[in-house]
Amino acid sequence: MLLSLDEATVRFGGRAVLDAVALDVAEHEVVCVLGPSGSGKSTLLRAVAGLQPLSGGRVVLGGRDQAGVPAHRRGVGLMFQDHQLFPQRDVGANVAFGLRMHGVAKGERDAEVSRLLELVGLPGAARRAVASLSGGEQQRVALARALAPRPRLLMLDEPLGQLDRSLRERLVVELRELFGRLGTTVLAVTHDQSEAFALADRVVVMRDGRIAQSGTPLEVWQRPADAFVARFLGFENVVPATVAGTAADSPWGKLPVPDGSAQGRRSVLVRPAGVRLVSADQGLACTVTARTFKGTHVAVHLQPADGPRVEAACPLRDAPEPGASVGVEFDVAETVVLD
Ligand SMILES: Nc1ncnc2c1ncn2[C@@H]1O[C@H](COP(=O)(O)OP(=O)(O)OP(=O)(O)O)[C@@H](O)[C@H]1O
Repeated sequence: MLLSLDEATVRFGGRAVLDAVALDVAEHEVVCVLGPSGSGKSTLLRAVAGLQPLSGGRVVLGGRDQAGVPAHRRGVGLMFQDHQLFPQRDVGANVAFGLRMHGVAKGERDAEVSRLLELVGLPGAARRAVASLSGGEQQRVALARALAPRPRLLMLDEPLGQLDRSLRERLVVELRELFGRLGTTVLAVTHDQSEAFALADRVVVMRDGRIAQSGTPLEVWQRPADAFVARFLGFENVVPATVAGTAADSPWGKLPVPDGSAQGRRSVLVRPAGVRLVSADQGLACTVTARTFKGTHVAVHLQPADGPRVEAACPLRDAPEPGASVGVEFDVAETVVLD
């Protein structure tokens, strides 16, 4: 393991903001830590970087306990949300900053800066003023600067936070390619799920200073560990239910659940794609309360006579109008009993 956190704990005024966290990051792995505001993501990064002392536990980097090792000797690169470029220096001087700190000679530095700028898609930009760059370009310069000293671990804190959506979606694909090509080991934190899912080999979901779930994007998406993770991922259709065999008693009536599901009192998730609209005299009677256009489909919000709302994903052409009465059936293939 390149990085291991072992019972890593940070307390502020008695409150554990990082609560006995265990986390391993393998060489060349890209791990994204995801969680709501205040869940401890930045504190986790700061603890690994050596900017935040631990109240307990250990940070082990490359097999060595980092207790007492100052930030600048840990060999980690950090890139923060507000990318803090030096505004009075040009692009090249910004990228060269870490190299100068490491005493790299000028000729070698210039060559390295050119190579890095090429790598992040800004060839020949070394003499440009930082202020003349767009937000996305500044982000790339910040990335080049973080990569320059060749950190064994690159840590990103909301790396694309300030950028608009379409630029973020493009940059995230570029970053993933770049990290794959360079074999960079990355620990990133974000509160944006789509960013985490697009970037990561592994996603770690945090809640209140603890890890709620860790897995590949597919695993986490298909099997959220619990109702918190499911809701955090944006799934609305989560209800308490009592599971017996392959059926669950829920506020929406009897739901079919997969064979082998955990039994007893649980939370059940039905993905919107598994909510089928049928004629009003079949299934669970609902009224359409709203429709939201989602690009590839329409999210249809449904209110049963009794119980919480249901969200269905409908093809664009046959989404019913608000006010319509419909029946709802639940597809077992999109239903998950949460542990
Ligand atoms: N130096 C500090 N002193 C006291 N409390 C702190 C300190 N730093 C962080 N906290 C608290 O620790 C909790 C976790 O903060 P942290 O910044 O790690 O969360 P986060 O998940 O990164 O949140 P965000 O997504 O909003 O950046 C918060 O409740 C925060 O107020």
